[in-house]
Amino acid sequence: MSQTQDPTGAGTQTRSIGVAVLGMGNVGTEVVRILEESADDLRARVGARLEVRGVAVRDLAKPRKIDSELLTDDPASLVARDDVDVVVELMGGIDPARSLIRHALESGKSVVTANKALLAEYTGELATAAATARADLYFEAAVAGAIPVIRPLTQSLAGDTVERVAGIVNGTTNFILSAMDADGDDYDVVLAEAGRLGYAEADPTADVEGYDAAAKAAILASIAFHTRVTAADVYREGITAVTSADLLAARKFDCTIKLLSICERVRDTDGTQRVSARVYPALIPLSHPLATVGGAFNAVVVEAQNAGRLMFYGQGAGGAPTASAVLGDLVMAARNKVHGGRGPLESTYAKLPIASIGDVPTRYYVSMRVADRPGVLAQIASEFSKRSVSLAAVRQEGAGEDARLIVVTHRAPDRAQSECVAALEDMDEVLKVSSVLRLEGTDD
Ligand SMILES: NC(=O)c1ccc[n+]([C@@H]2O[C@H](COP(=O)([O-])OP(=O)(O)OC[C@H]3O[C@@H](n4cnc5c(N)ncnc54)[C@H](O)[C@@H]3O)[C@@H](O)[C@H]2O)c1
Ligand SMILES: N[C@@H](CCO)C(=O)O
Ligand code: NA
Repeated sequence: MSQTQDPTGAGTQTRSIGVAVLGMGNVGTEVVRILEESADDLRARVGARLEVRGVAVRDLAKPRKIDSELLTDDPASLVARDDVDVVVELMGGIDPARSLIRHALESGKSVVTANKALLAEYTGELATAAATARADLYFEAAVAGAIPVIRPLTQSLAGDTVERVAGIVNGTTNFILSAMDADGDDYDVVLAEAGRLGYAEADPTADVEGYDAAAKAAILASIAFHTRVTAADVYREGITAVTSADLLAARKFDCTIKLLSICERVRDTDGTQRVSARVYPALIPLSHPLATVGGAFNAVVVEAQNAGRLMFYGQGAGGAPTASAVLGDLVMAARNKVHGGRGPLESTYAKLPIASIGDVPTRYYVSMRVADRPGVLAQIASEFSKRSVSLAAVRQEGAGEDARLIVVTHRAPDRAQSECVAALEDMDEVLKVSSVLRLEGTDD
């Protein structure tokens, strides 16, 4: 932070805030662009000029739209510079991002990051470093890209009691499922397109296997329920087993399939509260607001005791939208440096236990190939009733060799539902359980 004497005699004025950008990929490139293009507006909003002191990259030789003097392949030295006040971490991954952020915070520099994979493991460590050094740690871009969800949860809803945060928080998988649903597009082609458009992670396994959505669920659940929730606490299934046939079949039940991240305050009959955080592809009715969220768009629905239901919708991925959230945080961090004040601290006072997926009430959709003979339906139904799972709908399709049975259950503990599926898999009359998905967004 450089200061100058105010000519009015009012004392010293902060002239500039030094910014270090780590990583110049999809998001970093856009952050650097906006910093340059909007420099005057940002200065007016912050009360000091945001000056990029350096940008850490892996490949110095790669041509980039930036003064090459600013580039460095030594992020540690950049972070350690005395004239850096705020570090913007956009390289992703755990190491070296974790140690760079920690060092920055420990030396009193504020940090803005979009790194959900890191935060879902190490928010505790980083937030402690920030609190100790009275520095800020901001991460709006880490969940649902441009959409403000972290700030509403930490600040606007700080006086309410959140019951549920559920939504579509991975753009890549929503892009893939939407294309498969609308056009029956091939999975690999759509995934490659998501990468080209800057939505997919460097390793798209994080997207399609649900790790990215699970990291975001951990971050959302931690904030919503004032409890530290890490990625390991989140039950996770990805979309790799979902087929175009599943999407077609879902349509016959007036549903579509979305990868949902669900964070819920689960209340037991004795009043005990636990936190459930889970990610899986689920059928949702076409009439549900999340069913209309297409392409790489994200949406998050928050239910709070007094606010009621709130919905946040917009671009959850892509360089420019994500950079918008990064810049918002950067302005906050810089304003705090210039005018004093602090960003929100981590809040984990509630320390609620984590509910296991088996205890959470869910509904199932099970599609299976069956032997086409009398009594099979009754046998299948009895496996559900034995475990106190009641059936909401049963539909037979095809006949003879192609006979298929689709069963939709009412709500019951997930453990009972999955035990029913295991029992079906053991039945001679069930030739193959071809698809098992949960059903969300219904009251029963
Ligand atoms: N792309 C999105 O839509 C999006 C949205 C929200 C959050 N994020 C998060 O933002 C971060 C960046 O995402 P991205 O899409 O820009 O990724 P990216 O892979 O396009 O960019 C990361 C850049 O960092 C550089 N880098 C990695 N390690 C480095 C190191 N040690 N030193 C210097 N440079 C290094 C890489 O060379 C690459 O250019 C990730 O944490 C990601 O999860 C991305
Ligand atoms: N890969 C992520 C980027 C946004 O966090 C997605 O597809 O949503
Ligand atoms: Na966001």
